[in-house]
Amino acid sequence: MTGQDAASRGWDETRPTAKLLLADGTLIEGEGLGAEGVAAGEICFNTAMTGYEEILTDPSYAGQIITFTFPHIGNVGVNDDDVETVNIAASSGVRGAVFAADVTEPSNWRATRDLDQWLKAKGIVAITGVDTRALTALVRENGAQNAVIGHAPDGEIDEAALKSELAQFAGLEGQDLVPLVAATQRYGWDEGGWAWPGLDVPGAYGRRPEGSPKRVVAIDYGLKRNILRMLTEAGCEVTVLPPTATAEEVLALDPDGVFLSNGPGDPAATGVYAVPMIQGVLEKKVPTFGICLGHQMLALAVGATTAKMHQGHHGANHPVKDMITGKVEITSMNHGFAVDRATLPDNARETHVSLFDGSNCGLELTDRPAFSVQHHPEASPGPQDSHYLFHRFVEMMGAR
Ligand SMILES: NC(=O)CC[C@H](N)C(=O)O
Repeated sequence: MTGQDAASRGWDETRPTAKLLLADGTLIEGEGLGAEGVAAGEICFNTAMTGYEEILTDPSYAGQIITFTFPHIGNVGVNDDDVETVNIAASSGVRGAVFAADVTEPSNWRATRDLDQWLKAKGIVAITGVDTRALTALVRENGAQNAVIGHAPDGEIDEAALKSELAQFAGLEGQDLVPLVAATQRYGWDEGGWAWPGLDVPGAYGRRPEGSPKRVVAIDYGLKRNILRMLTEAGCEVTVLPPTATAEEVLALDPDGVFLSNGPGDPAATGVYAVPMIQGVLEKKVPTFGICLGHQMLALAVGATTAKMHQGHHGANHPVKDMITGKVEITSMNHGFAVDRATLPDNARETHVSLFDGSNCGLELTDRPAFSVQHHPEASPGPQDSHYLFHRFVEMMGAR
């Protein structure tokens, strides 16, 4: 193999250059990639066959180590266009990555860097040569657990250091990880690309909608870039506010609608400050749409609760049934917590259900113009079946 071949770099091929240690004591050896050092996080597996760059840059993954079940990761390199963090220079907070096959030299006209260099630059510690099928079966059977990866090119990996890093990692439950990845200042997204304060970020992805756009305030809990593109393409002019924005600050912008973004960590912890804002917005009957963490925030705001799932949903082929139309959509998923449907109040009706495990995937309020979904209609990566939800939001604002 080229690129990450140990011998070509003068390393001792007989020694593992990376180790993955799980909280249950499972120790897996492999070849190191990306950043050197030790990093702990909650381990999950993602079953998508494409879109590794979007996955690794999705801020909802902050605090996690991602096992890719698709064996060939890195073959098409990385580029600036497929980044999902809004600020392409920012970190998504992903702690580590686990791959099966060696990463080859990139072979794609869009590639500007190879995955190894990029992981190094992002500070993501990774391991290859892992039996990801066995690891996935373990996580699926025993549930999500904490893990740690150590990477040292000379093979000197101190297992005591791995254990101590693992012991210090608090896990995801009870953790508000939104401040790690969310915007700290208001910014606008429009035709020229980004108005990120103090940063000249290239890339004119946004397009100013034709006619008179709907004015949307998007609350950034760890917003994905493609959500902004989808809102804009559906006819919205988007202003992004930090996660701690109050209802007064949101309403002062007199928005046609409020969007609640995806994001990392335990929704209950973020709900502490997000819920009062959302309740203030709902009180004024401003149309509201939430995705993933935003769905969980809307549920919490109407009095429902969320719970940690066994191993979560992370992939690009999850069937979800729309309970209103009876249609099935194939969706992109990335969540480790779920809304407990038994706790939904009378004014919240369940609109979507996972056909993998029956968990709640959507709700709408019967007395307010508000709805949300657990899956990712913006995809990136994944199927586009659920794009209609962006248009539903625009229609809801139009009907106001
Ligand atoms: N993609 C997301 O918004 C994830 C939401 C939440 N952090 C969860 O794991 O359930």
